[in-house]
Amino acid sequence: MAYGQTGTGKTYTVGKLGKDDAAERGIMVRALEDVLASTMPGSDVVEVSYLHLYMESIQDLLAPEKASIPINEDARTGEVSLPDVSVVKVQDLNHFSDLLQIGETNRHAANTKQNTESSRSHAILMVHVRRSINQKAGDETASQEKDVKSNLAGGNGLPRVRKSKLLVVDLAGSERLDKSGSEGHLLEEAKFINLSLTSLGKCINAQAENSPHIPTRDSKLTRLLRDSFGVSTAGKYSSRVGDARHRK
Ligand SMILES: Nc1ncnc2c1ncn2[C@@H]1O[C@H](COP(=O)(O)OP(=O)(O)OP(=O)(O)O)[C@@H](O)[C@H]1O
Repeated sequence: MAYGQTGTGKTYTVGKLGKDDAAERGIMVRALEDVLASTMPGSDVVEVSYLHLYMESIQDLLAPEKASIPINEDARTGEVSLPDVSVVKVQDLNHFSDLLQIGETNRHAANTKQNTESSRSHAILMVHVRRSINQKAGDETASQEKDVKSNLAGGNGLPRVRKSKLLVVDLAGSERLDKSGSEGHLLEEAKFINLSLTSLGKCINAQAENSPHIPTRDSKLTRLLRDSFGVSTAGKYSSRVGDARHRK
């Protein structure tokens, strides 16, 4: 997550394409470069969604006609999903750069419509990686990860798939309302941004203190990041991001 005051270089650091010079690439492109380098075309699928959250409303940056998108939470697993958001299978890094460019253009257009050059929305890139595990690889994995062994498919012939999710978030700029002198619509925008940043701060603090309750329900931003905080349906920790998860 890139967090900081307006104009401090968050979007530059996270979203720069660096098409002509690899040294200029931002974190999103570099992350995808790493993901693609460690995936295998036959057994792995890499998909991305790119959206932004403006005044507690989610809009698809790859299909901007899709707005006010609802968030779904799986009652059993607590997994967060956005069924209405476009999910695009990434072919290679150039394809991803093109998608990112489309998203940035749409985000910029939305900002311009709001009469501002600065990002008043939180942009969220979701990267989903699915890997089919053959029996042999599965056996090796199972012996390495005994704690999740009971979750593995057992001899029913169904393919096993390991799913991973990476979120890269370019947060809207934080600002001191008393110092910025915002009024009217700009003030309303700033209040929504500060509300979501405050609730994000509360979740991070709760996690840092190993609190049994992470208050992810206070804003859409934290609801979207709910499974990244390792919160299960009971509101308590389950597997953290980065843990291997196995599904039938
Ligand atoms: N490392 C850098 N080198 C050169 N220019 C930079 C660098 N970081 C930021 N800039 C420039 O500074 C300006 C502000 O950067 P950017 O839009 O990334 O800030 P931001 O923190 O995302 O702002 P906001 O929260 O208002 O969206 C842009 O014109 C950007 O090109």
